[in-house]
Amino acid sequence: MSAVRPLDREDNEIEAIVARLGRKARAAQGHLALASTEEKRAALAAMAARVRSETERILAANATDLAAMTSGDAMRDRATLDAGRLDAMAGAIETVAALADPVGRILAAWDRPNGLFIERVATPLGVIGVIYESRPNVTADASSLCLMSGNAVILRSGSETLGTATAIVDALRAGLADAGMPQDLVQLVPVKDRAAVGAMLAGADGGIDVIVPRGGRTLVERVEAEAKVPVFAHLEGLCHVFVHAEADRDMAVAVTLNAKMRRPGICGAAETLLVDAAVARSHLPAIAEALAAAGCTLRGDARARALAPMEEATAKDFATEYLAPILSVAVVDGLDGALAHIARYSSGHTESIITADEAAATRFLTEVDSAIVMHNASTQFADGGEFGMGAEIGIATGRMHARGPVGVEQLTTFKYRVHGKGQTRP
Ligand SMILES: NC(=O)C1=CN([C@@H]2O[C@H](COP(=O)(O)OP(=O)(O)OC[C@H]3O[C@@H](n4cnc5c(N)ncnc54)[C@H](OP(=O)(O)O)[C@@H]3O)[C@@H](O)[C@H]2O)C=CC1
Ligand SMILES: N[C@@H](CCC(=O)OP(=O)(O)O)C(=O)O
Repeated sequence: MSAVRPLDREDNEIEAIVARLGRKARAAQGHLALASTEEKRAALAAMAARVRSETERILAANATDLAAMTSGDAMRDRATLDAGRLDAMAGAIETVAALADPVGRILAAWDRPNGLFIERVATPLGVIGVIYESRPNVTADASSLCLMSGNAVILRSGSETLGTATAIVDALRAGLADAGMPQDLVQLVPVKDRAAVGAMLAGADGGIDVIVPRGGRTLVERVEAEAKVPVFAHLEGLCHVFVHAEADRDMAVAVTLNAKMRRPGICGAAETLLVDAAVARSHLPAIAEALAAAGCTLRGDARARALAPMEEATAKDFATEYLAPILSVAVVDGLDGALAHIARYSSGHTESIITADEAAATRFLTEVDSAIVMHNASTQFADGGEFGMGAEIGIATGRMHARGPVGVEQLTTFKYRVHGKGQTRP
């Protein structure tokens, strides 16, 4: 039996809505592909200005969304806007405007013996569909990154903040109009029905070139079953911190605390702590105490529970992305034990080793097959802004085309320009 339910009349209406967005995006993107860097920067400046001037309206829409929201604290926090967060959102658009234009970069160039000159040149991807969680800043971040990289965007916001996303998109489109750019470079799916996600995954009747899904398990399953266009998967972050036998104890405490508790609800938050049996007795009690004092619930295996107070962890815990102040803890036998645990449970997002042993770090960085591998650093650095990339659409957890933080460069593809003087092939 198919996991995909058959289309009914309403689905067909939603498919038609999404197809219409695709057609309008395609037309607008043709215009943007020819725009100069200065025109794109002017458009982004106007979009940021409109976000600032529409603060009251956007915050009112956000208050309405929040009043109707039933989710827990972490989800509420990331859905919440205030004047400071909105100003930061506008600032992020300005940061993107100041980035080097990724379109037209010469990625490689060479001469052939027959006199042909060949260049590989960065070009936009086209129309990008972004399906994302109820996190309002993604609306502006994705729009500005897509614009700077010459792409049109179709946004499908998390349903709990559709009102906020609508107000932000209205401001962004007003900014585009102020700058004389087509408003349809930024469009929002106007309905909450998840049938729209299905229509986007199917390519919006040829109107979408690439899909960026940001989300967790249920979205993953749907993407895997239904995507018909290329996908830059930005999926769950089941991130690990491994405290190796040569880890400095204070560093292990500070990094683990930050990796879990700085913002427990983001995809780069650590969900599992692995402690080498060689230092578990000396390091784990201190780490556990610091986490507990910060309000974190620990769930450990038998060896961890023998060393510090914590609840019992089941196998399910080690496969769970809590997105909350809860951390799974296991004591493992050396680097090999950590590598085996990570290979089994990781979602391929971000993992970190704490150690003073360079050889162990090198092995970890080489053998862990995740988008981001770290040495002596908090997993919460998994972020395009923190990487110096200006902003990010998110952290790509798949392997194709883009991996890790996705910024303007990752939102381009390339073509070859071949310059001849009348050569013919023998
Ligand atoms: N790698 C990365 O960069 C990022 C990853 N994430 C991950 O996102 C997750 C947390 O966000 P959360 O809000 O729970 O994510 P969800 O997966 O629940 O929601 C994300 C988006 O997907 C939609 N969606 C979810 N399931 C389906 C489905 N079956 N069919 C159609 N649409 C669907 C949601 O719509 P609706 O509103 O209707 O539920 C929403 O728009 C975590 O796993 C986190 O790690 C988050 C941000 C960045
Ligand atoms: N990379 C971003 C977080 C992205 C993310 O996880 O978003 P979300 O899961 O919606 O809170 C950051 O570090 O702020």
